[in-house]
Amino acid sequence: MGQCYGKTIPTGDSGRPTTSLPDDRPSSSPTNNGGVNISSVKNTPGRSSALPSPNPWPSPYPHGGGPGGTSPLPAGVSPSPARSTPGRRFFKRPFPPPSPAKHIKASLARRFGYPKTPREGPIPEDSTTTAVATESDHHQHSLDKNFGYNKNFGAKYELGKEVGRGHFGHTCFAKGKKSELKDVPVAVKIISKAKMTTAISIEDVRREVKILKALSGHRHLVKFYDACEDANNVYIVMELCEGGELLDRILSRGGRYTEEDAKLIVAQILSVVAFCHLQGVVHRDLKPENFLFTSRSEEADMKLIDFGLSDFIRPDERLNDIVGSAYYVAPEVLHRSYSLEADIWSIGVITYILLCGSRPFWARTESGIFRAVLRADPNFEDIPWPSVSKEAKDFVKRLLNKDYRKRMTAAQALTHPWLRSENHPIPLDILIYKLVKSYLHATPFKHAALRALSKALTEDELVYLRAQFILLEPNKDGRVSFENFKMALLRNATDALKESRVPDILNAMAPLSYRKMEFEEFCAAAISTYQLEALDGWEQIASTAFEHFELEGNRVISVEELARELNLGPTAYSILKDWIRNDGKLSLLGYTKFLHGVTLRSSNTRHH
Ligand SMILES: Nc1ncnc2c1ncn2[C@@H]1O[C@H](COP(=O)(O)OP(=O)(O)OP(=O)(O)O)[C@@H](O)[C@H]1O
Ligand SMILES: [Ca+2]
Ligand SMILES: [Ca+2]
Repeated sequence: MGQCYGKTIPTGDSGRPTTSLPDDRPSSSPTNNGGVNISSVKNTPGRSSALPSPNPWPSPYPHGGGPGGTSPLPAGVSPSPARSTPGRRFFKRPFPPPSPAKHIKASLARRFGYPKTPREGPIPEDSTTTAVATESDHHQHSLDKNFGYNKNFGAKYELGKEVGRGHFGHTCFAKGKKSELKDVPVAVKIISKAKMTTAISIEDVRREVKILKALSGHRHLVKFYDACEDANNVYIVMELCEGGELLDRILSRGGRYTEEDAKLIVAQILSVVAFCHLQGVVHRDLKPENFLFTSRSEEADMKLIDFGLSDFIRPDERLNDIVGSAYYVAPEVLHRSYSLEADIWSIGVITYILLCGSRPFWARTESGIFRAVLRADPNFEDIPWPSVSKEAKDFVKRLLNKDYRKRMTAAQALTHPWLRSENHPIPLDILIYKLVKSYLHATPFKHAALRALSKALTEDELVYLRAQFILLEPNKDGRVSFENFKMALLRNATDALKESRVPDILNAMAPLSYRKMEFEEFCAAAISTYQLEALDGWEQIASTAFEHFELEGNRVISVEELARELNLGPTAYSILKDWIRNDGKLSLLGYTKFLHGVTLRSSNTRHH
């Protein structure tokens, strides 16, 4: 019953030919999906039952790729945004590329080889994949579709009308019949077991429920109530959000928010994403369709939903399966080596859209979008950017940095000057743990280099570090030890934390059991050189830091020793030679390179 979403948005006739927000719902999904669920594998039920909808543009494809339908999409590829957008689009032109989904598969395969991860396995969903479907039909009999959830859905809830639909399920209004939920209106996401044709797709549903359950409780995350199942479906019972999707609000405002209003939205997004990240959960599908308002009120809280593509991630782990939605996907996801920072990129895309009403990376085809994501710099020159504050622009640029190591984290972003005026709590940042951990294992020479750097920090960076230090609840002597790091993590812990093995990071911080850290040393320990390098003022910071380093830290060092410091072999000597001055000490260049750590070949940033 998604027709309530089929509102018509007037098409303004200004701006660039390219964009103006969302036109990207799959044809079968009237309420959903701003962007392609790239190869978001899993079962794709939403497609099968194409809902009739007032589609203003001719679709290159017949509606409905469901059983018996035809679809040009290769198996495993969800419907693409290009196909049509019922009612919702306000593009000036039709948007009918040839099966763009094929492009991703083909071009990705060409570049990186075919996906190896099972998550990208084929999804039997239409006639083009009959062979696969038949095969997996046999397979299905051996699949255990028992989730161990409550079997009494019918007795506990009274199902009402549909409120939304996506690729993987549809969501209905319902009412509790018993106990605490008696007469409470709830939302139920119904995922059909018939669409779970592989062990992987079953595991995906299991994980979605597990993650939602574990994270439930944050103010900006949809509250989980219950999971049920019967022979046909899995039912995820959750808090009902009656205010609609963020995407709808953006559209109803003509595609743009004032800076002040955008700040309120972005701060809520960052707050919940920082929380997920601290728990070791990467969402992987952040987009305006996956944020819902609790009520129609302008001031309503926003809630993150849809953990269908989310995963647990260990602190040093890199993921490689390509999932997400094309417009929001980070470059390193396309390169198949990514972590939490991919979510931050998506938030950058959302913020860009809020501030200007256009997508930062746009093309007619999916491969075009990916090319833009990988190579193009977003436009910050055209209207309305000249009238957007420089803080806002800086904010977006620091989320849309193509180098994930240079991006702000969610917690950092909340302390960025653009958002700082807002009165929101700053969450604990897992990045601090990672950085302090590597500091504890670094050499004395590296410590000296970082200490000098910490003395050159500007007030902007210190705001963040001070907030993080306070979250560690320093002892009366103003210092923190291992206990402080441990307790701060435990104060924030949910069940997800166990799964994501984030606490393992504490084991590596053992050296801190025997000593304490003052704020000054904490700053040196919790600096990311990469992030500082992304600042406009980096050169100034580096030269100030170098002055400090000259006074206390720089010393005569041989090429061999420097190579050892950086874990490099003799082949690096010729390069390192240039970092050392005539007096045998590091030059300014050498100092900044040493801080950066060497990535002579980028190979060590990627491991699968
Ligand atoms: N708690 C809720 N309250 C109200 N509506 C909801 C709720 N959860 C989901 N919906 C509606 O149902 C739609 C589909 O839900 P969801 O995004 O979880 O499904 P999906 O099949 O995983 O989607 P996608 O195709 O984006 O992967 C949402 O976009 C929203 O409109
Ligand atoms: Ca969704
Ligand atoms: Ca989903």
